[in-house]
Amino acid sequence: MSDKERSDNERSDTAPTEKAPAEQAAETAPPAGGTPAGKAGITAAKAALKDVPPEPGASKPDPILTASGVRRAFGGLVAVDVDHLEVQRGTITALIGPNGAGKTTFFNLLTGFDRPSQGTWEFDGHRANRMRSYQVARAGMVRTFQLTKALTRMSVMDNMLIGAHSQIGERMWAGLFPRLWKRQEAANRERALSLLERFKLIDKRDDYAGELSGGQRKLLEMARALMLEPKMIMLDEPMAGVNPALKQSLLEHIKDLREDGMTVLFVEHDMDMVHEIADWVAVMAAGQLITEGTPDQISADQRVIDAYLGAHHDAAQH
Ligand SMILES: Nc1ncnc2c1ncn2[C@@H]1O[C@H](COP(=O)(O)OP(=O)(O)OP(=O)(O)O)[C@@H](O)[C@H]1O
Repeated sequence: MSDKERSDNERSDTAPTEKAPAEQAAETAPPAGGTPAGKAGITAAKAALKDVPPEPGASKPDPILTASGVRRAFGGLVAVDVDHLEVQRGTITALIGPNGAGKTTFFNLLTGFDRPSQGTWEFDGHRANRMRSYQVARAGMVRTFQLTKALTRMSVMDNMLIGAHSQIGERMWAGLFPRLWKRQEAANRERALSLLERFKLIDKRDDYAGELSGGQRKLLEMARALMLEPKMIMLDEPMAGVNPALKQSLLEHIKDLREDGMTVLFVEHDMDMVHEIADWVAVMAAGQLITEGTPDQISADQRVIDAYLGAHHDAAQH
């Protein structure tokens, strides 16, 4: 293992407690997102956002996610206070903002890993703000997690299979319907193999996940999330700890998700990456959504520059 890989490996174990949100996933069919697959995906995404004004809370023609009045306070600190946000179906949307802006807390709320002080949101036509994390995943909104220590001690393949399992009731189902269960397991295994192939991790399937480099871990995190066949995938800092050589490959994988008809929402500090892949950018500062727009509109927005400067953040240079 190279020094670079070793240092990459040392990064990712500080993740929030992993509770692999899950649902049973068996089919290998592409995800249902309602958007055209192939190159048409990017064209459709750009066209859908063409007339959307660069203002916070702007309406979108076909939002897959709509959140309203979402607030989360920790004691006296209001970490999230988002009036309105719509995420357009089939797009890659970046959520940016200086450190402590509330991005991760907002992700945790939307995906049922934290409870809001108030607020409602709908995902793909379903009221989701009262759902638990596994129900959110089952509805099709899945987030990636950094690999925890426990998962690094499991093989790459086992990580994938865990990604497909329901958090509740799986023992009961296995006992009641053993044949059905076996068929499900075989389908999960097949799907896992095809995803590992796609993410170029197939040769690593029997290795411990902890032996992967930082970039390979990111690929595994993404592949695991895809076991659930999401309509929307949420990526928290997908480029953190990834060496430059793997960055490009990760970017291509994320673009492929859109081409497959999925919606992508990702938190990222790397503005070059945001420029390269995002169709739309939502900006948070001090818990609030301060503006939205295309990457070009956002880079030129004085509110964004002020927010980063106010937080003494070097991203203002981009
Ligand atoms: N469990 C918690 N208890 C108390 N305060 C919290 C908790 N989680 C987050 N916070 C606070 O809420 C605010 C928003 O944090 P959050 O991690 O969501 O920001 P962020 O935009 O994701 O930041 P970063 O880019 O640094 O990851 C911060 O002030 C943070 O200290």
